[in-house]
Amino acid sequence: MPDSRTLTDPAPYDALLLLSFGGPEGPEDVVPFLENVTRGRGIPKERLAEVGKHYFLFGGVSPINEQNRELLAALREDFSGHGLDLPVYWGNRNWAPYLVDTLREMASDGHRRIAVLATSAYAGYSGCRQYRENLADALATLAEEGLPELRVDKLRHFYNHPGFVQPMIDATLAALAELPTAVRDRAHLAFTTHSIPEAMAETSGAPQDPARGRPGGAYVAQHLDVARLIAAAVEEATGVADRPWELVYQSRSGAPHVPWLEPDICDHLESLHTAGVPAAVMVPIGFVSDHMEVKYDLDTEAVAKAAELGLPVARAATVGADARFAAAVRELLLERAAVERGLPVERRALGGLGPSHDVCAVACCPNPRAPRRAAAEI
Ligand SMILES: CC1=C(CCC(=O)O)c2cc3nc(cc4[nH]c(cc5[nH]c(cc1n2)c(C)c5CCC(=O)O)c(CCC(=O)O)c4C)C(CCC(=O)O)=C3C
Ligand SMILES: [Fe+2]
Repeated sequence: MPDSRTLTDPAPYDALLLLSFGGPEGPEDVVPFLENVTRGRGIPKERLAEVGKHYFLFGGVSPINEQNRELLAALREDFSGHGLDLPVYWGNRNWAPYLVDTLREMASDGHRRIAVLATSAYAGYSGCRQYRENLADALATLAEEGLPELRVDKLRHFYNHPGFVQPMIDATLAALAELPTAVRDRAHLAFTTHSIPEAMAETSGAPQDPARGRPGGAYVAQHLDVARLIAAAVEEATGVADRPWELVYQSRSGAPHVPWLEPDICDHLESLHTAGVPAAVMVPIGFVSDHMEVKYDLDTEAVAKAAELGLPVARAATVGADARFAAAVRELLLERAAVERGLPVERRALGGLGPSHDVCAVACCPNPRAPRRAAAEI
């Protein structure tokens, strides 16, 4: 069976769309950005004011857009270096360049069949269906404007792709090396991801996916699989056997009476300290780049908590624009192109859950509020 690393034909696709979250680029953008993010979501006003402060602390600029520009550049470099002549566009859910504007530009540039990479690695409403709802809305707008019809295919979740996992292994080892030698071998690994409502976690993934039937659904099962992979690779590289690790959460929002995934990273650091653990490495496996959730919630808040406790911590870098990740995106695109052409192809995935499905089912990662139209599903 051909390995997707050796493929070069992008047909039937004529373009790739990098689809991301977006973030403010100056103080005057912060409030309108937060309004875009939270429209119709019942986030308490106090939480919004609090999150606004995080952005103002950084001059009202989220690092996420610059990181996506770097990823775009890495993708273009990887594609041209591998003889793949395919234009790459970028559009966001919550800030300029807005998805609908990018799709309009793609349509007027003559593109009709578009592969989409969403910068969300795992299953779940926020990382999967919500992007497909945004795609459906944008396509409906273009149809109203009388533009030619586009077909969009979302590439499979990449959380267990070697090109995503390997850079995180290296980053974890690099972070461990930052800790004082006296405590390094006894440091715990704290894998972090975005907390989501428990109900959203339970229904994450496809109904036929065995991971969905587990406690916490596919969202938690997929993160645990990645955490296990990294912990095993770190054990092998450092020779430290059975180093403890935990999966913990960050960036909770929503009303306090609604249960979200726990424990929070700050509470976790406190428990580690109380239990006599001498150091920890925070590994943000839930995020693709060092955006605001990482810069504020980990590098500012959790680091301050650790300092208060006197607990040495280090934070592993996210994958960002790593060349191995750019190569993984190319592989995922060419793999899917082969599938669409009816060709057998190897689908690379590490860990125990196997490669994610290509096309989401109608019941995949349901909207917790009300069903809405979504693109790229059966
Ligand atoms: C699973 C997940 C990811 C990871 C996967 C992925 O990467 O996509 C993620 C990423 C991100 N979340 C981000 C920002 C925000 N998320 C919010 C709110 C929420 N996130 C949620 C989930 C997730 N979010 C949920 C369930 C909510 C509650 C409201 C709702 O149901 O939608 C809010 C509202 C205020 C607040 O309460 O925090 C903000 C400002 C940014 C941009 C950061 C920057 O600017 O650099 C990024 C990349
Ligand atoms: Fe979020």
